[in-house]
Amino acid sequence: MKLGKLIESLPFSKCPEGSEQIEIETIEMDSRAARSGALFVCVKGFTVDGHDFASQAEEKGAAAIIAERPLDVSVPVIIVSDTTQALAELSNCFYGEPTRNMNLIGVTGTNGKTTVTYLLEQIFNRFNQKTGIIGTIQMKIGDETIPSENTTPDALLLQKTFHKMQDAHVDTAIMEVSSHALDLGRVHGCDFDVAIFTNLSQDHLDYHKDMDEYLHAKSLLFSRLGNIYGNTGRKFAILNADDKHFDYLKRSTAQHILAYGIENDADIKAENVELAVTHTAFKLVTPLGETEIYSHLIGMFNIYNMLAAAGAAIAKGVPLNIIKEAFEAIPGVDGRFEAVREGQDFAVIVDYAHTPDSLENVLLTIKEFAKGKVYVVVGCGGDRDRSKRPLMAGIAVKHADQAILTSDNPRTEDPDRILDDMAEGLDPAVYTRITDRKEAIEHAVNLAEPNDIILIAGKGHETYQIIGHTKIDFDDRVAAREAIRRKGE
Ligand SMILES: CC(=O)N[C@H]1[C@@H](OP(=O)(O)OP(=O)(O)OC[C@H]2O[C@@H](n3ccc(=O)[nH]c3=O)[C@H](O)[C@@H]2O)O[C@H](CO)[C@@H](O)[C@@H]1O[C@H](C)C(=O)N[C@@H](C)C(=O)N[C@H](CCC(=O)O)C(=O)O
Ligand SMILES: Nc1ncnc2c1ncn2[C@@H]1O[C@H](COP(=O)(O)OP(=O)(O)OP(=O)(O)O)[C@@H](O)[C@H]1O
Ligand SMILES: N[C@H](CCC[C@H](N)C(=O)O)C(=O)O
Ligand SMILES: [Mg+2]
Repeated sequence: MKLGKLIESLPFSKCPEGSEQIEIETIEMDSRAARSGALFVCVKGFTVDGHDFASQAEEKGAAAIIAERPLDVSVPVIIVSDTTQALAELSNCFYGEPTRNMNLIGVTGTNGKTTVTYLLEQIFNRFNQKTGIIGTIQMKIGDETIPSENTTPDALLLQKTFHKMQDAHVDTAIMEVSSHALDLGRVHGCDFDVAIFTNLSQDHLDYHKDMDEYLHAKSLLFSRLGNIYGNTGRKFAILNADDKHFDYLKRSTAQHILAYGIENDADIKAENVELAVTHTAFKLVTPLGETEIYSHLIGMFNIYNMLAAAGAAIAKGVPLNIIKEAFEAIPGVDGRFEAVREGQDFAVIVDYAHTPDSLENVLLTIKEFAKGKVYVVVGCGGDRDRSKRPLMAGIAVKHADQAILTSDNPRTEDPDRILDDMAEGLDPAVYTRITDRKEAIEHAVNLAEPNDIILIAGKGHETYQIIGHTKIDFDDRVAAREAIRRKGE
């Protein structure tokens, strides 16, 4: 694409005289990836400033540069007021506005996003549609999987991925939209057709100043719904009527709303709820009619996830029998309430609960069914919200018979300092502290007797542990399986 054409996507920006005809073959935001024909966009990050790498990009062959200030380089520089926003606009234009004609569903909220996206994948596949997924576990285009670094990638990778999805004839793209992504403009230019809100509780207060700012970031998905290409078809906001932020979110959008809930009045409801250790059953009540659901997903919170997914599917015209089939077929989601079965006479559940609310939900669910003692092995991530640490440890101690506090992903923090934060104010008699996660899991396994349940929380599907800047192989499921085998020897 010609530079002149590409720059038309940036209001009030102009190419330097004579540079309009430069052929742009790729957009890059990392100087190390720059090559001949690249348009390098200098982005100010949290660690370094991309402007400092402009010369390196030039050396690698970049044909032009987008920056917020003049640079000492010999290739054309286009000055904009905000390179992060420009990156989104340029990427969207370069990749042919891929979400304009694609059905795009965005899911936001503190907990349940990944689960809802996998429920929607099942539904739309059964509705004979090809799907794409962007989220925490991975990105997926049909059956092809691509590892993901972020839950919601930066605008460049995002638009590139949508473009690939378009080439692969994806009908419906389903993505998790994190509050970071909304705040940092990563989803700028995405034309969402349906936006789902799961719930809001404490997390990420390292990044957002307070809960109001966190809520505001989440609300951007709804306030911007339908604002991109004008009124191109119906847009729907699927909102949780039982969440205390419902009214705020309802007021934030001018689009159609489908509310779901169990306690409060809603368009999509669950009635006659039956929660069991093996399954969950309820009557799904919708504007299209009613149907009985029998699901393998455990816990009340998963009913909310199913109601949210049902809302989005109904908004897109999926019949109720398909929704029912999908909910009944899905065996579970990787690393979410996943049982480790190695022939042992106690239960081991690996779950991705890494917030106070999700930890409490999952522990209460387990307690409801436990015939023996409940053990929890839990840690908190480093370089993340410090204020959630004592809350999570308090919840672990309150609801489990024995809490074993350990490391999650310490990242660049001292693991013992994270554990100090968790244990603050707790009586040392009520918890065990084992810094090494493998040893902590082994300890719980060795304590367990018949009918006891061990919850290993926080890392779910993750197959690594981040220590410093290094990712080492680590998988809670593998660690548990090995410990169970050793116990049996
Ligand atoms: C805090 C944060 O969001 N950081 C993201 C950010 O990294 P950063 O700001 O540190 O980037 P940087 O290293 O300063 O680099 C700035 C610029 O210089 C460029 N650069 C850098 C070095 C070089 O040699 N040459 C060069 O050009 C970089 O390519 C970049 O364009 O930009 C990176 C590339 O897009 C992201 O991968 C990275 O996410 C990190 C991994 C992260 O942990 N983010 C978390 C906080 C996050 O975003 N989480 C949310 C939600 C989680 C949830 O659902 O609970 C998510 O969506 O993942
Ligand atoms: N609707 C829900 N409400 C509260 N807790 C939930 C809900 N759904 C799932 N959980 C809990 O939260 C954990 C994470 O679920 P999931 O991965 O679906 O959420 P997420 O929003 O994608 O998380 P992340 O922000 O890390 O991407 C689950 O393992 C479970 O313990
Ligand atoms: N997307 C979440 C994942 C947290 C997972 C947990 N294992 C941790 O590392 O804190 C985050 O970046 O806050
Ligand atoms: Mg997720």
